[in-house]
Amino acid sequence: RTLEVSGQYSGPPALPILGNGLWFLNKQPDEFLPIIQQLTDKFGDLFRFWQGPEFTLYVARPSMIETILTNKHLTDKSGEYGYLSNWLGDGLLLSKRNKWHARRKAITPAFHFKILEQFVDVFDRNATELVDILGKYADSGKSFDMFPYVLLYALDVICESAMGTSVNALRNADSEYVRAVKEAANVSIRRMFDFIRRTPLFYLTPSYQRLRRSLKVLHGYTDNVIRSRRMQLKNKTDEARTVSDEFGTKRKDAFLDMLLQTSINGKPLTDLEIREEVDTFMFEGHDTTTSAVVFTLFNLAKHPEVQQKVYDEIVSVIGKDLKKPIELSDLHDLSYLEMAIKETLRLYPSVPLIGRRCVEEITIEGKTIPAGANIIVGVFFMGRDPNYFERPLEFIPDRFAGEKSVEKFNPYKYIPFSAGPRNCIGQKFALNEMKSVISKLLRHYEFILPAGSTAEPLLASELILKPHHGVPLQIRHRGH
Ligand code: HEM
Repeated sequence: RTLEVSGQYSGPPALPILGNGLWFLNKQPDEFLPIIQQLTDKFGDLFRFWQGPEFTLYVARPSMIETILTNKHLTDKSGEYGYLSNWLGDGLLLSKRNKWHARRKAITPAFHFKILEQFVDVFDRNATELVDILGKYADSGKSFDMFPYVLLYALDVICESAMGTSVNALRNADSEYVRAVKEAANVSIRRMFDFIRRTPLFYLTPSYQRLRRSLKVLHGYTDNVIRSRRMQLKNKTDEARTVSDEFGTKRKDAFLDMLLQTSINGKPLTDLEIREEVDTFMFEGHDTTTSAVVFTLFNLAKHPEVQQKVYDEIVSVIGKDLKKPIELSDLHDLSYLEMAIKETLRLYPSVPLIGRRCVEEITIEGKTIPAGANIIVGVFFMGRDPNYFERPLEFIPDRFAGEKSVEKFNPYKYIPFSAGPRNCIGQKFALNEMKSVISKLLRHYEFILPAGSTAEPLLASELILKPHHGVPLQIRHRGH
């Protein structure tokens, strides 16, 4: 049936059995988007190709994407996501149909905006650490790559928010836990782009051994925190819930505490289910935010007039006292900064491609999508398409201003957080976190592109879009 309907789509010629799989053989992460760009130039915003025997549809047409992202037969993830399952199990990102639906419903209240308020202090405290650590670069004027520093900040934030514990990554970048997160993410994602590692031969490689060791550390850590918090919860006394424990617990309620009190059909979540969700937050919640923060700082450095406008807004909302902690209401008021972040996510969406698998044949706009087909949604390419955005390669935050915001005009052409029932559950959390850390950094430092480096960073697309060689920037103390 798949072969029968494949004729409805244009696409490159494919070899028997291998299909177009050779294109993706042992490719580097910076080669992937250019391949899709070439195919888009030739076949437009809808085409098919074969990854070995797997039929794959590429779609970057907003009207079709609306149907795809809202259709209940299309909530399953495509095969590539499976390489994360050793780590994330059936957590929200990977789980399927009824299991996903029940868990999403149960977990959604934990992301209510009222609850998110308690993380504002976590963002602010860790951003103060980051500012402190970067001080040496402002003193020396040397250019440096922002990415690894923001990554450690984001790890500290998500760890404290998800588990209520402090790994202190910014001060202890080489800790076992931090190394394990990086290793597990690296190996799992690299598998998607490597022919050998996609086969069971992977289990014979040193990469698998490294993944196993990392997962032992990560799962062990989460299991221990869950056990300890469950015990405290049993004791029920407030004191037991707030005192620092062996993991350096700082706050009353992390996502994990809420999960411990969550049930599905009257049954509390098991330790394994909680671990899967917490690990999913750890994975989804650090690289994504890091990339978005770093690309925003790059755009602000490249466009000093926009940076000045963002800075003026920050001063008018928070004032000039560098010690004043930021509050939730301040974050809401930083609307121009939010526009700059949203415009950055249009050009540099942290998740550049979204994958789905079709479980039952459906027809969209007269085209048949067969059961078993993989679908790739071209988030990155829609954001840069001149049919949808005027002067698409220019950084113009005002596109997102008020009533004429491009978001309102056709929401499905701008989907950095995906859309529909399986969109990003952490979107509000992430926006608040990004506004908090960027405003803190800008209160202290001016961001400058090193001389001669105005070009766009080389982009690497793994599951997450990243600058392949980092983003070198200079910072200067703001004179007060
Ligand atoms: C700039 C930051 C972020 C961006 C751009 C982003 C983007 C996305 C996108 C595009 C998806 C859909 C993926 C897919 O369908 O395959 C997603 C899902 C998800 N995100 Fe985020 N994300 C961000 C931050 C976060 C944070 C901070 C958290 C956790 C606190 C988080 C938790 C999740 C979860 C759990 C899912 C799976 C939801 C489900 O399938 O029900 N994300 N995110």
